[in-house]
Amino acid sequence: MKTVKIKDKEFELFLTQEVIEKAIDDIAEKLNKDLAGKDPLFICVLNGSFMYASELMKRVTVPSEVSFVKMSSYQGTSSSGKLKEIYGLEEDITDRTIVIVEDIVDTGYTMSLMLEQLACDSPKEILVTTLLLKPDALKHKVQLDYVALEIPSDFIVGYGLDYDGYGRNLADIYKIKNS
Ligand SMILES: O=P(O)(O)OC[C@H]1O[C@H](OP(=O)(O)OP(=O)(O)O)[C@H](O)[C@@H]1O
Ligand code: HPA
Repeated sequence: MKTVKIKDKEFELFLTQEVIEKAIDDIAEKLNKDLAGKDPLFICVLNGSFMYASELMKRVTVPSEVSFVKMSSYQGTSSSGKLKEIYGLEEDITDRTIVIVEDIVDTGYTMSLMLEQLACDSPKEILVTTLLLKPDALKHKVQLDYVALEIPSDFIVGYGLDYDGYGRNLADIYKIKNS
């Protein structure tokens, strides 16, 4: 079994690039059908989504705009933990069809905040695509329209996802060993 070491942790091969990109083909096919004539704006969430966004957008054939945002933590007064806010959105999304592009929905916290914050700007509709979903880790109710792959709750790296900043450039996805 192919393994990689990143900092102090060992990871083993979990999803090959071939499997991932076959799943992306299927999502793109659905989006191309569903978004025809809708002039969508794709909003890709950095950093993790860069590889999924790139492969997905190469397959999207409907006329569309692509933009990138970051969900950055900020210091809040709430005791409920990290708060996150959208940074970098320059387009006016009023009355637009929006497609959020994420690499992973894990607890669902980031996506729930993103949906809540974008809804304040009165888009026509918001659709969500994520490359990966950990269904057993979900703690927040989120709307997910196009999920490429469902995976167990193990920590993973590669294809945009990092461990402590590293591993995003791996072309396959690896899961942590002995978890
Ligand atoms: O469902 P959740 O539990 O909220 O986890 C999912 C979020 O975690 C990762 O982002 P992260 O904040 O690590 O930033 P990154 O994209 O820069 O790696 C990932 O890209 C999602 O945005
Ligand atoms: N790996 C890397 N980043 C993540 C994960 C994961 O499993 N879940 C949420 N962000």
